[in-house]
Amino acid sequence: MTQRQVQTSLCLKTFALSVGRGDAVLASGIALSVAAGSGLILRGANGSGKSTLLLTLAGLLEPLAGTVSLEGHDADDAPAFHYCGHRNAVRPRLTVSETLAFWCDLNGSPAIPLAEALDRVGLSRQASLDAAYLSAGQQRRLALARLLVSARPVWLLDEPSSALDSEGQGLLAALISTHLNEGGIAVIASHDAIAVDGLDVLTLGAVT
Ligand SMILES: Nc1ncnc2c1ncn2[C@@H]1O[C@H](COP(=O)(O)OP(=O)(O)OP(=O)(O)O)[C@@H](O)[C@H]1O
Repeated sequence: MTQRQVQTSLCLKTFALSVGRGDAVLASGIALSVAAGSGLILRGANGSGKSTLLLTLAGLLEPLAGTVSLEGHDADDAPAFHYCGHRNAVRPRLTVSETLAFWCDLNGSPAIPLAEALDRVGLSRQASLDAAYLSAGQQRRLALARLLVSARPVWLLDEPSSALDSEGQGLLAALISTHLNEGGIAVIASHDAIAVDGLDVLTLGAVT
């Protein structure tokens, strides 16, 4: 799938999902249905389980109960999920371009040229700079560029606006809007406002 091909049958669903760490349940009875072209924002206090839910949706943590499925996607097809965590996964000794090339090689499904991805996140001028010298917000932009160079329909984003300035937050909103308009799905954990129309909201309860 390229980013410009819409898979209208795609739907991320959970059934009676419980998530947690070890035996500790953080959220239970989660019934999600996020269709192609739709986004969901996860809200909740620190420690309420937003990251844990994202990791479970990504298949990186096992559900404590219930199921996660991506209807309309054949498991034999290319991977469907992009997980973008708290950390930027930036190697200091690689240049910005080399970093993106690495992720493109690893994740496959080239979508747009590296230079175009850097342009879209406002890092064209830093292409040859070692990633170590990027500011915190620039490192976040580089992490977001990974979403663009390899096309995957489901974006799972953990605090994607962290360290972004107001222009960067607008740019992030534009990236998400474009992804949804092209038939993608996004689930976003954030304490910030994400200026994308029509996002559903799921608020997780605080741990007591
Ligand atoms: N590896 C782990 N082992 C045990 N407990 C963990 C582990 N990782 C996280 N937790 C705990 O799980 C709970 C939920 O953490 P999680 O990161 O999902 O919350 P969050 O809602 O994303 O929080 P924040 O808003 O601070 O990012 C926290 O109490 C945390 O301490």
